[in-house]
Amino acid sequence: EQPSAPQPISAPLRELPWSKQVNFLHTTDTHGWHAGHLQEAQYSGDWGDYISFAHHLRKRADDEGSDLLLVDTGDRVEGNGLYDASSPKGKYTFDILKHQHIDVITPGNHELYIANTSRREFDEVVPDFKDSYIASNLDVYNPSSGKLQPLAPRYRRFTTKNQQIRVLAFGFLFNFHGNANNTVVQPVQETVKEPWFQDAIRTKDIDLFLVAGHVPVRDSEEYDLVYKAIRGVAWDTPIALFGGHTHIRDYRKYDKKAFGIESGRYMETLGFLSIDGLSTGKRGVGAMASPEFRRMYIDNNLYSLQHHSGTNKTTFGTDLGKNVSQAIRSARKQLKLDHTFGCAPRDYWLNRAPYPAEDSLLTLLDTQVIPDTFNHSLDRPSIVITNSGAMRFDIFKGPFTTDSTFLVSPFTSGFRMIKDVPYGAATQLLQLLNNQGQILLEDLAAMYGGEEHRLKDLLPPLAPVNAQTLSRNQVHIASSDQQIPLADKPSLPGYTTVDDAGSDGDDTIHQAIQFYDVPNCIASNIGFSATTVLETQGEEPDKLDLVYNEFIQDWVLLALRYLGQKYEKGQTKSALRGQTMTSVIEEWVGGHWGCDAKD
Ligand SMILES: O=c1ccn([C@@H]2O[C@H](COP(=O)(O)O)[C@@H](O)[C@H]2O)c(=O)[nH]1
Repeated sequence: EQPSAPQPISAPLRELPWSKQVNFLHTTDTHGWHAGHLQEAQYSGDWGDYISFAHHLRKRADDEGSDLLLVDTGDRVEGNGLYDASSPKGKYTFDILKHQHIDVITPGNHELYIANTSRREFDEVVPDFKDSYIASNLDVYNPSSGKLQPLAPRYRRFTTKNQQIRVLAFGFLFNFHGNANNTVVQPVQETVKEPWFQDAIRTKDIDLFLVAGHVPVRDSEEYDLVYKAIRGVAWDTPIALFGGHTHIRDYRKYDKKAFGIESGRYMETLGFLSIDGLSTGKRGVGAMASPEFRRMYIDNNLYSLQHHSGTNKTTFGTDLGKNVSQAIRSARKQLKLDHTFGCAPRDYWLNRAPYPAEDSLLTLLDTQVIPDTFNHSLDRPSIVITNSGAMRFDIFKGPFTTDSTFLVSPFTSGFRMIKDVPYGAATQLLQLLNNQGQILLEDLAAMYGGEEHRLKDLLPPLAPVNAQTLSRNQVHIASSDQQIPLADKPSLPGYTTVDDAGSDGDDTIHQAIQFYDVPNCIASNIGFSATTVLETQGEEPDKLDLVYNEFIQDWVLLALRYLGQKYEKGQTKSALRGQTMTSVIEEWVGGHWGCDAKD
């Protein structure tokens, strides 16, 4: 772990459901958090620790004659200073990542938003993982030839080292439409019809289909299609699915021989899946009628990692693991990620507080940060709208650093403005963007040119998807708590997941945290007060200027059109001198939050 990381607190742990046959470690949606969480002891393990942990489990597997495979399902970038603060972005991250031996690795949507990001994926990450990167439905324009080609092989067939399990692996991305124009995502419904896919699923002598992808394991049309396509020709072969994107811990039973795991976000969770009872390439080893699948969500901290690997403080860190932790430390130093802009007087939560509330990060934004920032730069009554999805993480009481600016909001898009929007339309816009009116955004998109697929990637599923699914788990948590004897009532707050296998998946027995839904968008009125206008019955400005985060421009233009105001992109202009949300927050903190000596 990093020297500044807090020491993990001991807590009651469940035992790892290790298999004598094949075991998996799964990471997803790490979003650059390879230094671990430096303000949360529970998730303070770094990528170097993960390397040491995998080493010990691999050794156990070798000693016992079982197997360990590692899977990563994308969104490794955007969301942490270690990735976002360097120029070019990822300058240190890729050299750190490559030291972990990963058996199956796939891209996520964040690898594709910006052309330079996917180009670096092609130039660096794919070669770094040349034996394990899979891109079943993603093509890239080769920067040298200009030709469209698969980002990586469409699938892989391999046999595990010790058990000789014959695996056929795929690597999918959900039907993402927000990618830059140097990549092409093929819709999964087309991919499953491709001759190469149809041939692959008919491969003889496969013991396990491994479907990895940046795709949620639940409520996902894409994984349902892949599952059905495989089951259509291999009715009995076990399938292990590894998913991501919704940032939750989840485990789904597709049928008695097909299970899918999703392993959270931000290096908080190391997902663990084990299978017993598969057929193998070894003579005479047939499949069990019902192979046994088991799962666990490991909290990424040294207390958990040492426990599950049967090591201790002295024996845990391997030379490679320690070197990688040191490389992370040195990269953070070079990037000056600990530079402090100010000190937060309290915690501000993105989803752990309701909105609006005193301790809500979104309330801080729409009542203080945005008004203070835009009051200086806008000289006429205006509404400033931003998507809550642009905010990625909480602010903790204490030093707010360069790193914090990227944890909270890493994106490079700026703000745009439309001048002189009629008051009525401008003031109804927020409601429409938050799906609170008589018509839903999706209906609007369908009405106006059927662009809903492309637009879907911009607004809902935004924060509400994560929040809803988190609170979906939360609802069940109460019942999981009831199963814990009163005397053992957990005191450490954290995830308390309920999934298709029950409520015993988290390795650490946590006290439940409450998560809340938040709106898609928030808004601040600048230079006028809607309440005063209402109360005085009149005196409303005829027109307002509308400022919004560029990322949601398509939605804003669409909603305005429904409200009777047709604007083209060419009629919008840059606002706030091209500043991003990252720099807005950084400046605001610098100007408003001092640090007492005691901080
Ligand atoms: O430039 C950007 C890129 C993304 N967003 C927000 O992020 C989500 C997607 O993030 P996931 O981790 O894949 O869920 C997207 O819907 C936007 O809300 C952004 O604001 N700006």
